[in-house]
Amino acid sequence: MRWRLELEVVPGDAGSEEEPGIDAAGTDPCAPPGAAADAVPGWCTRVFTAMRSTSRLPRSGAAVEWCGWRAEPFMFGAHKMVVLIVLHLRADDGDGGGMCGEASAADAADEVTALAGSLAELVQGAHVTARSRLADDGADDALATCRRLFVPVAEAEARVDARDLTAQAAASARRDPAATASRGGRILTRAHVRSLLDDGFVILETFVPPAVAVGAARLVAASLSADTVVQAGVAGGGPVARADAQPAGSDCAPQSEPADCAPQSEPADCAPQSEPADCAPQSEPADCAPQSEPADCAPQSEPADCAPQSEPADCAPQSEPADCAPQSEPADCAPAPLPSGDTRPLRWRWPEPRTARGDCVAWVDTRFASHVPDALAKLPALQPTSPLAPTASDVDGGPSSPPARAGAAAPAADFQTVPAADFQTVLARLAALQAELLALAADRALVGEREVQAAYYAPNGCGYRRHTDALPTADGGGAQRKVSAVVYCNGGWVEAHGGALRVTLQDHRGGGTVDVPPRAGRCVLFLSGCVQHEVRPSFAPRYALTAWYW
Ligand SMILES: O=C(O)CCC(=O)C(=O)O
Ligand SMILES: [Fe+2]
Repeated sequence: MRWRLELEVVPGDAGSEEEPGIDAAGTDPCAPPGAAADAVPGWCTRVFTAMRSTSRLPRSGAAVEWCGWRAEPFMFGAHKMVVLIVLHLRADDGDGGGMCGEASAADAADEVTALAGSLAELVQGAHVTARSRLADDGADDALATCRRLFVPVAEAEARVDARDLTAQAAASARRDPAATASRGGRILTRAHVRSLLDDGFVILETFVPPAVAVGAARLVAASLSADTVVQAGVAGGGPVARADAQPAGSDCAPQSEPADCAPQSEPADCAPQSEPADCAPQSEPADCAPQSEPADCAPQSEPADCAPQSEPADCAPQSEPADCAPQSEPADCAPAPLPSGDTRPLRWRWPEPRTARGDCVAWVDTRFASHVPDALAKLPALQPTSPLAPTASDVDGGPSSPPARAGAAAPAADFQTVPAADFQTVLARLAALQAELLALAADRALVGEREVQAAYYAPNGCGYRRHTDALPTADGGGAQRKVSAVVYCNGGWVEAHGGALRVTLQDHRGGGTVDVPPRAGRCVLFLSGCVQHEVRPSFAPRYALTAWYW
């Protein structure tokens, strides 16, 4: 039997003070160029490397797959790491199978925790934050596993028809003020539910009116700009003189489209890019999931489920066939790194190695986001008009906004108030969607948590490599993402802007891909553990609000 663990590891003195990844020139080879030293902490690599030299736990006998790790914000600009692990326990381990090996899984989890704790200088503390048994029968069929999060399709459809869904959704909405505030009526139809459960994903065409989505993006853009203003030392209420401020939004500023990031140079289906071997941080359990091959690439040998035997990088990208050769990402094919520090209203950050994803993100709801109400309250006082900000003419049908260019002069000091209402409407709809999903969920499969992130891609040809948002699981399993909902906030989007969400279809649908342009108001809803997706290189400012539910 297999158990999935998430182990949260907090840096010790040596981990936080000395950056092992930093060379004499002061650059961390794992960090984006110019990134603050703590953006992608070198100590994570050291900890992960040290831990993965243990492939079998001595007491429990469990074999350990070290799938990867991601950095998450911790405090004062520092990061903790979350290590993803799959434990293989013999079926007859522990309590005779009666408790599905719960006791031995707990023992093995303790052993893993102790292993992290033994790296005394680097690690201050570690604990397991999520533990779930991976379905034995669903090992090769992630969709079948994830589908069990919900009642069977026929029953789900019946619930959509019946007052049942409304009543249950209303009941859970009552416990969630954000959902109660949602306007715009029911979200999920029978057809939506069927396609979510049959295909793993569904497109909700008008999740919010396009003008609302664009309004939400204006607030996000303003936040990016405000971050810059605050960084420049002019935080505080009231209009802000911008004479000495950096160009608006420059931290995540649109950059010139580097020639080799032009759409033509991007091989259609060979997006995975080379990753320095020692920069193995993997943002998502995704990299551990079996992947169906991109259509244009010859089959690669992919370790099924990151088998422990795969060495050395467990889940490192496999070598590519010649005509799908990995490309090293051009140095300037990424937004400029964000400054570190805790003073920025929405705490934009660069969360991942630039080879995996090129967006700037900020938590905006629920987890990690207790600062958000305060940040939103500050924002109206910090609104420079910004080249990043979508304008009214971006709303559906309006002329498309040209991608911003490098070196575009910052607009003259000109502050305006961007109301938070549209942004709050999108959050409320995401809360209402959660209430409907809860009404369709199988017993105890969803615990009613969510987190919401704002993401911004500069118009520089960056995207997000193919991944899934979680490992497939069908049960409660702690704080693990189960359903993803991405709401796009980009008015006037045209094909030349790129930036489509490329969804890999399930095997029974042929395993091809579907490209979904990120048009304002559209939402893509999918099962986090089984739908592979990527963001194609984007050549216009691209905004989205993404909710994860579990
Ligand atoms: O923005 C998108 O289209 C998808 C983003 C995504 O895949 C993620 O944040 O995990
Ligand atoms: Fe994703």
